[in-house]
Amino acid sequence: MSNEQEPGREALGQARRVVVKIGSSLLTNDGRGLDEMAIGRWVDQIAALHRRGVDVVLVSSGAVAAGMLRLGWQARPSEVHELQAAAAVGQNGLTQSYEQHFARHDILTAQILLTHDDLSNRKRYLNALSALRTLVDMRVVPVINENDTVVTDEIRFGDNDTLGALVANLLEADALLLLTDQEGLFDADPRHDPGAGLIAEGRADDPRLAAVAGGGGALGRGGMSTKIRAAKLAARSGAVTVIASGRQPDVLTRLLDGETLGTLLRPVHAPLAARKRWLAGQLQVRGTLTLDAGAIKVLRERGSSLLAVGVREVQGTFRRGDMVACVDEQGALVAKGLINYGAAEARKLKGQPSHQIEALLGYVEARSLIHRDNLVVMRLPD
Ligand SMILES: Nc1ncnc2c1ncn2[C@@H]1O[C@H](COP(=O)(O)OP(=O)(O)O)[C@@H](O)[C@H]1O
Ligand SMILES: N[C@@H](CCC(=O)OP(=O)(O)O)C(=O)O
Repeated sequence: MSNEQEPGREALGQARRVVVKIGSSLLTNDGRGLDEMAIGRWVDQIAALHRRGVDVVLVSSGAVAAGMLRLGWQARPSEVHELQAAAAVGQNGLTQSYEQHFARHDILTAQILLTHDDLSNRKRYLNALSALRTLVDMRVVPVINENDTVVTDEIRFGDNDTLGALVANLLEADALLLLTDQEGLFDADPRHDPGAGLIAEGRADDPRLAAVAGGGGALGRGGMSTKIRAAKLAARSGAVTVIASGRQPDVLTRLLDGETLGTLLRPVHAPLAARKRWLAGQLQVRGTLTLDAGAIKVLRERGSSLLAVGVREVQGTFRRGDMVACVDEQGALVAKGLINYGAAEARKLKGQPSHQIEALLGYVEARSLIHRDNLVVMRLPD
């Protein structure tokens, strides 16, 4: 085993705050209930980091899988109400298990169940942030999962990789550690290709990674593709992401000692400001504006607000305050932002100068379609 330090790994050695995500594939020991021994080992490692002064926030899957076992179900249900029921039963077991294991180390845990809405509504997002910060400052280990019992398909994160990344953004964590049932990201899905090789390191935004990442197993949901997306999201607040095997002995403590394990995905750009990051993390886009070349240029080069005059097409059904995507004429994403007008108004305003707004609508909500504070412009590949 190599102790060689790779560029980017030193960030792990200096990490003061980390988000650890444990996937369903691991927690449930391939479907045979919660793997209590393994949970105990991860908790021991987290406790060791905690004693060193590292703040650890845990994002744990496993509610549905644990519930399935308790209810005697053999296969993951596909009906939403059954998934909700399984999650409700299983989450109890999960919480109980973490609480007992952390109690051996005199560490308190707090259960936090989040939904997509909690992080997309700015007020609830700020509430979640202050609650989490308070817990972390009190040296409690928050154990977070999606609130599966109240979500439906349209409003779910679905996989906890994304949730982990958004929590890393929220708390400005130094690292997101995604523990799974593989040694890391391979250049092909190792379930289907035994010759696949481990990728030790890469840039979080490298498009070649998404091309090799496949879907998940029978218990997990996201597979590697959501882990790559999570690394990109985490990079927005400057966090490094590691995808590593939760079955490697002492994986967490070894990673924070700088050991070369798993796949390290580095952020390559300076972190976005907190508000822009929140905007960039929004997953639900309600409409699309096609911009002309002039508008794209001022957005990219001057960070200007988006004026209606630069909009060619308006698609979708959205209301004032909703998130819309701005694309170029080829459909490539240029920016995302919160729009000041609903879809019907935006259609009337497209291509028109701002001084015409009153004549066209009878009122002026704002001079711009999207104010620059509510706009995040995508970075161009280097
Ligand atoms: N390129 C790849 N490298 C490694 N694993 C991959 C790759 N593509 C797909 N996978 C699959 O992703 C699975 C892990 O994702 P998932 O089942 O969602 O687990 P978790 O519950 O830990 O998130 C692995 O078991 C593996 O089969
Ligand atoms: N919230 C769900 C977890 C969703 C899920 O399976 O996520 P993942 O382990 O990231 O593939 C649960 O607790 O069962």
